[in-house]
Amino acid sequence: MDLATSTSGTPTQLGSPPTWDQAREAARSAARALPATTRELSAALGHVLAEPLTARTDLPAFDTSAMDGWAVAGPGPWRLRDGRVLAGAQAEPLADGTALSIATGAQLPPGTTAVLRREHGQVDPSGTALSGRSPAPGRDIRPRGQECRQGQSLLPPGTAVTPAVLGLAAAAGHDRIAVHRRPVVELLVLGDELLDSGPPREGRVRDALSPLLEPWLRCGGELTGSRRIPDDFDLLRTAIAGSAADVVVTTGGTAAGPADFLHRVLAELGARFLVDSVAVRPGHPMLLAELPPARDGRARWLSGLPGNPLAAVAGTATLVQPLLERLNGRAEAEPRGFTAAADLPGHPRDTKLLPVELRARTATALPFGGPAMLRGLALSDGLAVVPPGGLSAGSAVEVLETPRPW
Ligand SMILES: Nc1nc2c(c(=O)[nH]1)N[C@H]1C(S)=C(S)[C@@H](COP(=O)(O)OP(=O)(O)OC[C@H]3O[C@@H](n4cnc5c(N)ncnc54)[C@H](O)[C@@H]3O)O[C@H]1N2
Ligand code: MOO
Repeated sequence: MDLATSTSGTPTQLGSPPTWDQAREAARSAARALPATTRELSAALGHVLAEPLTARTDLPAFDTSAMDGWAVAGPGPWRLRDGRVLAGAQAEPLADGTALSIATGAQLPPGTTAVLRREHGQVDPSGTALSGRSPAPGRDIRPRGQECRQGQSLLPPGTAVTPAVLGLAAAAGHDRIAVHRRPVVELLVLGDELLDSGPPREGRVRDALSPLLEPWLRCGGELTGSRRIPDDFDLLRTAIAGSAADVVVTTGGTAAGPADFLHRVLAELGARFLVDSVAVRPGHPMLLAELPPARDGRARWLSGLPGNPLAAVAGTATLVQPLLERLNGRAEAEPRGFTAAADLPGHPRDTKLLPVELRARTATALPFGGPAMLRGLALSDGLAVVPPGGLSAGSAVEVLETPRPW
């Protein structure tokens, strides 16, 4: 969907801006997944599967003891064979009426009918006979293929590679897995008024967005750079034109103030506006544009986030996150549904993104959720998507959970 106010050049404000849903959809459909590549498991965390994860083996790969005790063949009492079988070892077949000491995870000797747990058996003083209540056949055995069969698909493409996925891939016999290339992201923070340390002074404020957005962007891409750009048309144009990133994210400079150059720079570079202002509070000046391709032909995008900190977060959740998820090849997640614990205040015409606390599937608005504030966000579990007019207590509400690094 092209919500552009013009296909290139200076955007002209035509009619009302897109709704929040339209803007998110435009960001989702702006790109396709980046190409697949194979990576060592140790380098695959945070990527997304480009192919199904297929079992290279039955799991368990062999009949296994689920307990420490004895592998037994047939009903007891049993003749106790010398020795034992530990995890990682193999033993000779077990004759009917005999037992062999076995450890959890050890491969069962052929002929085993059940495992007798250590606490359920007694060895006679001679050490040659074992007694105890006969376990039902199959008891405390993890049979070969219980979890999966070789060749079976365990996870679909589009699955995010979490620590659990890495563990499963290793258990299923993989050394490398096929994942999508992650988008390269660069953050450009605009504003001559920003300080890098200490409290605000002399009309200047601390840069709150580099510390906030850098780790967030790292969750969705390879953040190669984060730079402060002075409020200067040429410097901004050079920084954007020269960026090798797939996605350039800027903060500040989206409005029409005396030092807000972003629209003019994008127009001059021949960018195509996909979204230019959204009917959402905070963050309505947020934008998404397709930049001219890189020298090697790669497509490139730029998302302009408003400078007010919560507005920048709203823009990240609305435009940047969906775009990065698409480039990463991630399957679209089901919306996270909650119930409003109390009334959630809305804007008369626009969607409102409201920091909320989540408890027992309910969402409660937090104070200090103004566009220039971060106090509510820092206490929150996510941003509630409140439609125009607000929601009354008990209504269903979608909540965007902000990503957390591992
Ligand atoms: N005449 C109008 N003025 C403004 C409008 C409007 O519609 N008409 N919209 C307002 C809204 S809403 C927003 S949001 C801001 C967007 O402004 P910009 O994206 O151009 O951002 P700046 O002007 O550069 O900064 C706004 C504000 O945020 C502070 N800021 C910027 N960067 C940071 C940072 N890294 N860390 C902390 N704070 C930051 C900056 O100091 C300003 O206070 O425009 C409104 N104006
Ligand atoms: O869109 Mo602005 O963030 O409300 O101040």
